[in-house]
Amino acid sequence: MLKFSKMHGLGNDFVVIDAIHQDISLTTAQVQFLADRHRGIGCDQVLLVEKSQLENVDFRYRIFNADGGEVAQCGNGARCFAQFVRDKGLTDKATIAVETSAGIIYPTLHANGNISVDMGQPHFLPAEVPFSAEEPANTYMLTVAPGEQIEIATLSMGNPHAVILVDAVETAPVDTLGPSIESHPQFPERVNVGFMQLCDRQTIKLRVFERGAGETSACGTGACAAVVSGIRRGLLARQVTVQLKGGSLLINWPDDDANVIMTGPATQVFDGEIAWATLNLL
Ligand SMILES: N[C@@H](CCC[C@H](N)C(=O)O)C(=O)O
Repeated sequence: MLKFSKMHGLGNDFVVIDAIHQDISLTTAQVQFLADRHRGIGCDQVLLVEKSQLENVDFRYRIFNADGGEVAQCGNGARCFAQFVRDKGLTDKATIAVETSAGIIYPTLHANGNISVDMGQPHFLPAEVPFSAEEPANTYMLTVAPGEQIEIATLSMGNPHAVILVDAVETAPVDTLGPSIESHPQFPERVNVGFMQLCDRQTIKLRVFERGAGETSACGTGACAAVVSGIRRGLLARQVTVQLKGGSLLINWPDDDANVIMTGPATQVFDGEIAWATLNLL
């Protein structure tokens, strides 16, 4: 049997697998099956916990979207990852060094149950996102239909994000604009699309249509990207509460050269087992 944990960060849910004590590598079809809410277990992302080969790094963290694609970064997943390795006795450290394909991140578990993650620095150059643009700018006009342009900010938090300002998240066109921007030809690796409503300088509301997963209850990197884009446009303070469908995250970006710190909860739902035979049929 393959053992897993079902976890979530503000309703952004994960199947987390210890790949240190279980010999596992997943095909695209196997990830899609695990993520399937009707035929499999159901989740937005599958997370693999591996050993890191790097010096002074505790673990390697691999992230797969529900569509089976491997990606480089996941904020809510990072908090769940940290909670998982502590709960399973894989470490007793409060601050853990975790290798991702976007660099090293540092989750810290606090006594009150919250977890802060040093998510590293945002990157703004179009090639770093990646986004196709003639020159770098704070915002870009993106053509989404003949004669229809939308103003976006775009940046990488280790994964690509586009952020759109809206008057009210409740009525934002997440279901229509989300998929069309996710696969817009100017984003060669596709993109996560955030719809941000400004409440005041310390508070925003946010909905995110995630690349490879659709709209989720919360997106940690999306929250970081929205706050960073708002600060760069002079609209937000350096510490902002982000209200998502599933709850709130606190995002800090102390100055332009600093790393972004995300703080929020991680919840264990249940442990389970699935027969290898089921996976091997795929
Ligand atoms: N839910 C995540 C982001 C997961 C990856 C993303 N969909 C991508 O394709 O980059 C988060 O909490 O950051």
